[in-house]
Amino acid sequence: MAQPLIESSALTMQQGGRTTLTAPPLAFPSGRIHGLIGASGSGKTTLLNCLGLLLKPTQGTVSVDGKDTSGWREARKLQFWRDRAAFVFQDYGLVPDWTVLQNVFLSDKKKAPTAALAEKLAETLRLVGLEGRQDALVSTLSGGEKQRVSIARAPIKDAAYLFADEPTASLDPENRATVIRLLRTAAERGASVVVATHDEEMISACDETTRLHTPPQP
Ligand SMILES: Nc1ncnc2c1ncn2[C@@H]1O[C@H](COP(=O)(O)OP(=O)(O)OP(=O)(O)O)[C@@H](O)[C@H]1O
Repeated sequence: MAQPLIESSALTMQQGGRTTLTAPPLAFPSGRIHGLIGASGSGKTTLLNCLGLLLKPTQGTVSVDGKDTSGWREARKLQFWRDRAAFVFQDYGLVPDWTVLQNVFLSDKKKAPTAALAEKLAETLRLVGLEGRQDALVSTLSGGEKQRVSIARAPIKDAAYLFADEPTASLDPENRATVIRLLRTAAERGASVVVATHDEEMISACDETTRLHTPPQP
């Protein structure tokens, strides 16, 4: 398969009778960390949602691997979310009454993972500093720990696209460095990594950045 690539034409989003996003044409190639920066309310999360096919822009198109996604039905998008994408979002997207392992493995099945996967899970939990916590319920974790569970999913899924919304917010310096390192590892594996962030350290770890500007309101 060709290298993962997301491209967007000039995008506009209208929500609640307001323009919530105007973005120039952009490309998010494999192997790069692309930062979306700008003031609060400038549309970073909205753009991330459009690129991850969670929101359909009012104007403009998003292409994945050279294919225009405008006409994709839910089943096709589900396939993209399941097979190609990983999301590290502020609300974590975790199942609170599943364990850490179930959330990372994305399964509540009692079936044990294969030996190779079990080894990868253990290594990933070690990388995110959650070794020994695999049986803890996610509802019992701190905000920063939940953040790290959500980021541990990306290498397990071997996601081609990683969308992260403020992945280093609410983390202490050590965990912030861990998360930045994990994002870099994902990019080095060939993923296209897109990060919405205000964090200076995260911004300086990006290969390129796009600054969004709050759309003028009528
Ligand atoms: N569903 C919605 N309906 C109406 N307005 C919305 C909706 N979602 C977001 N907005 C508005 O769109 C604008 C852009 O929001 P967005 O969350 O994308 O900004 P952001 O740059 O990520 O902000 P922050 O840095 O504070 O997270 C904001 O003014 C927000 O209030």
